[in-house]
Amino acid sequence: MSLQSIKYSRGSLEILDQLLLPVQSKYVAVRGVEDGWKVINKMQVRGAPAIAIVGCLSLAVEIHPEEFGSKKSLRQEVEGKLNYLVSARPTAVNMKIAADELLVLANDLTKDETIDVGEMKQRFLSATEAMLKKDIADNRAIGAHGAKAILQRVAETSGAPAGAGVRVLTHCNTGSLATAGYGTALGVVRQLAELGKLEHVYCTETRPYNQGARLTAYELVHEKFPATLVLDSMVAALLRAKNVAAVVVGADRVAANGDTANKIGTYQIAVVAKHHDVPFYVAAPLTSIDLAIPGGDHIIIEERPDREMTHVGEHRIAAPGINCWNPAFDVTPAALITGIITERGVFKPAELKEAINKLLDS
Ligand SMILES: CSC[C@@H](O)[C@@H](O)C(=O)COP(=O)(O)O
Repeated sequence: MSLQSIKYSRGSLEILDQLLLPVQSKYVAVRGVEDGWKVINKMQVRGAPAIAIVGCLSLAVEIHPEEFGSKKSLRQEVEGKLNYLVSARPTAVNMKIAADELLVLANDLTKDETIDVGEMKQRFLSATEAMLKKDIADNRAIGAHGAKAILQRVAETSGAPAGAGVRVLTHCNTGSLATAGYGTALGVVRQLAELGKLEHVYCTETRPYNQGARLTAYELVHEKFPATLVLDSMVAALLRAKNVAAVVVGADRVAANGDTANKIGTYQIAVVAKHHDVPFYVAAPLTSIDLAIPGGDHIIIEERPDREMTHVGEHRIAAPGINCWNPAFDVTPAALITGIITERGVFKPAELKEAINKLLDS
């Protein structure tokens, strides 16, 4: 069974505290929007899809016991609290897209004269809860599309015998812990394993917060996949030495031209992959794609506290007094990306905008 980062039943939400992993596996209760904002901001829960799901479910647990005098007051509360949740972390777009969709729903339900405030609340709760199932289904589809694309590319470009397994590299954590389950880039790895085609997966440590060493490694060991941890500074040497067939990473926000914000270090892996002619894939649900911005320059990059760089846990590793620059994400230019793997197929960055608009129209 894969790890469960989010436990929800109507009126109750718990998250696996990712600050304590892998040493301690402990769930913490999220009793409403204030708790939701805090666990996202402190990174007790992280990963773009999980941020959006926990944010929205924190609103669901908050409004569940409340009585609303009118549909208008429910709508007002929903709008204010969604805006607040969006402010918890700025780079991942999933929470903003979820908030916009829920607000459209709240507006439609307010106008619908056939339903009362009780029915409006029920429908709103159901829509929020549907995110959990949809995310897992989307991730499974991403896994299937991504594994197929990687295997096809290997068959076309290498002399490897048909049916041979592949070695892949991933960065940060994009697995069950970062989503409702299965994972995005790690879902592709999972699918390769399910097909019997995963020869080996390498995961980076992912400094400074160590999502790779703490969380991805934890998931890979849990799944008993053939896996090896490398430091971020080893990627060039790894690609030179270990016959890696593809890099697959997640995304926090993909701009309309395919430029992709993801965990700091992703950009330099893409540069190194280009140099070694290793295909570089971004795996992301449509809820991570922001067609409203033309390119990566428009993405706000979150800067995190110096302490994440200067300390490991309580232990200081950097010289006291040194200045730090700690951007949590970087933007990989579209030109370095071979394909963007979504639940609806794999797209070249240049095709992305048109393909998604077509999907949305149909
Ligand atoms: C499916 S998770 C995709 C991204 O959110 C992931 O690659 C990432 O960069 C996570 O950053 P984090 O700072 O841990 O939230």
